[in-house]
Amino acid sequence: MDLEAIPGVGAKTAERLAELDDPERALREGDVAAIARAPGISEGRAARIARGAIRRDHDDPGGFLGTDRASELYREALSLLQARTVTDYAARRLETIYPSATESRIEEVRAFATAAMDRDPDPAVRDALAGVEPLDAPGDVRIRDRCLATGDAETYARAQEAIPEVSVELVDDARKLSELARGYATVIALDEDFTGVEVDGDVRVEPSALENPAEVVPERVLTFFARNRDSLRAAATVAQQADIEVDCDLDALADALDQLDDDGQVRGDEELDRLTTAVDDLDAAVSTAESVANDRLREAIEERDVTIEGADLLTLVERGAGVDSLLGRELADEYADAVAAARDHLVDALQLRDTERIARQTFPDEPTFPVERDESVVSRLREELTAARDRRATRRKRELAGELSDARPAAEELVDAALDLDVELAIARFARDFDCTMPTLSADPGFEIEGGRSPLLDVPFEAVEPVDYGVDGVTLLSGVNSGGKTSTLDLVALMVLLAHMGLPVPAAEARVERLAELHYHAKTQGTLDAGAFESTLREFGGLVTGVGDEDDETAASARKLVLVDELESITEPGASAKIMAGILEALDERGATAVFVSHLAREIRAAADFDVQVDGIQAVGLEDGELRVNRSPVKGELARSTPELIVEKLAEDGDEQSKAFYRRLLAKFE
Ligand SMILES: Nc1ncnc2c1ncn2[C@@H]1O[C@H](COP(=O)(O)OP(=O)(O)OP(=O)(O)O)[C@@H](O)[C@H]1O
Repeated sequence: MDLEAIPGVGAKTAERLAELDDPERALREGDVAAIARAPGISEGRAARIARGAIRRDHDDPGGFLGTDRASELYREALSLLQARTVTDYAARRLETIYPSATESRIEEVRAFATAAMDRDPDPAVRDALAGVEPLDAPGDVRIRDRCLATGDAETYARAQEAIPEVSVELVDDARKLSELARGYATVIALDEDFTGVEVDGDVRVEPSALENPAEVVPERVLTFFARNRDSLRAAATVAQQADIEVDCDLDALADALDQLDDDGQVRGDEELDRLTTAVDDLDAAVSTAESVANDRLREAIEERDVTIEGADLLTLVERGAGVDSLLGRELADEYADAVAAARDHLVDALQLRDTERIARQTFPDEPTFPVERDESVVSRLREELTAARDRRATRRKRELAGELSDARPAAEELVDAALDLDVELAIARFARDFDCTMPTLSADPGFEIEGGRSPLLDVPFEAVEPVDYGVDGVTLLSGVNSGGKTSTLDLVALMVLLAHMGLPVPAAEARVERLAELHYHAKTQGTLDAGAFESTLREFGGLVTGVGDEDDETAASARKLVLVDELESITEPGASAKIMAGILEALDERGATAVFVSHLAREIRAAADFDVQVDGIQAVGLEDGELRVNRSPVKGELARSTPELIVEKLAEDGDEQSKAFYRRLLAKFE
């Protein structure tokens, strides 16, 4: 795969991505977490790269988000979804879902989201997901008791590549091989030529070793499973709870994981435990055995009256014999009993089997007092036990690694399935929390929303009133102060963004025109200075000339939705009404769909040379000094302003004289 072909990936980034284990997979699957593991690639950048790879696959020119406000709303929509994930992975993965103009991309996500909406966001699955993390392939395993040996430069390079955990040594003769055998517990010679070479030590000739790395370094697969044990167990629980189909024998996996401890050592093997404990407890057991013998002997001596003939005593003294000879002569049986007890203790305490014969030699047959261990026997015993322990550990490691290495792809799939489920469940929760439906995307111009409820409002979602609104063509949206004009634009933009992301929308029903770009201009804070005003006008100039190209071939790609909030605030009211009228005329000529929120609808309509559609968010009355508003814009109705409503209310109350005054005022509004 040519990484530089991905939009936004240059030579340097391509080099960094190439350092990943499997960059193609990560990019193909939009695995943002894996991409972010490349050196110097942040998560934000990884998400952009993943989106770039998707765009390339779908021939998507990008650029749907035409303005800052459009981008801001996209991020807000994404945050609503991300807040419903459990794993970081799923949150990052969601960032690969972006608004696109390309049908194949939208359809891809729609299919995924439609299936996701059928998922049951079960709290038990959610809890289990908390423990699932992407699998970590440990790259830091170093094995120092084994080495590979070859006389061939090419095999040397292949060996370094295939089994980086052990060192690879170049050897050209038996002498070199035997030197290696002195430094390493095991040497694996890779060349057939070494067959039959007589060398001391554990030297094996295994020309096919590179094809079976798990046999050379069972630690590789064991460390992988040990490090990822928690995540694998959690993923297995997710699969069971959510009843998802995985090609993995979950019971066998659980059994195998139970046999591993945190650092990849085999546990739960009785024989290995016995040998390990014997090595660890050897010194202590020998000391106790010594005490057993001495205590017995001391007791026996204390209890005995030793009678010795004077002549015998003389002979012994003349021969220079010590008290030991006396012991041998007088207390031979007691000594034998004491030593037998010590030997039994040692054998029993350490549960010795194969090494019992050696262990029994730890205490000498010749009587001495106090009884003392033979250090050279203890050392031999230690060596034998250590070697037996290591042999057992290696054998069990190989066996377990053999079982597990076949299970690795299934285990990886299991975790992937759990993590992907988290993405699906986030979409399912989003759809449930905000009463969503799948929108219709069509070539018909404009949009039509029924019962749309924005989750981005500053009121709890339950309190959001549903909005019906449809626009086809160029429209002015008027309305009372704080009636919900900006909120309506936000709602339309959100529907358009979610629909083009391939996701469900918070509405009872929605149809959206398939667009190439969304241009949403937020309200400007205050009048602009001359420079800023000029650049804003230029921006609109560029926008207007780029909309709805009449050329058939480019018409679809030029479809833009233009949403503008109170552009009048950029300059003085008279001028801005004229400017807005001009922009609307140009957009109308190009067959664009646009919604302009404005308090100057009347003035703009008067200045425009075509019949501008004006919709209104109406107040339905005043209640305790508060406006009651119909949040759904009424088509073709210029909304009455708040002052007009108040004057109207005053014109109906009070005495005749004041009523007459307010009626006069009211007439001015018509
Ligand atoms: N559909 C709705 N359901 C419930 N509350 C809403 C809805 N739409 C708007 N509101 C409430 O009305 C407030 C004002 O809305 P918004 O800012 O959109 O009005 P506006 O007409 O743009 O105001 P302005 O005249 O100041 O520009 C919102 O902050 C929100 O609390």
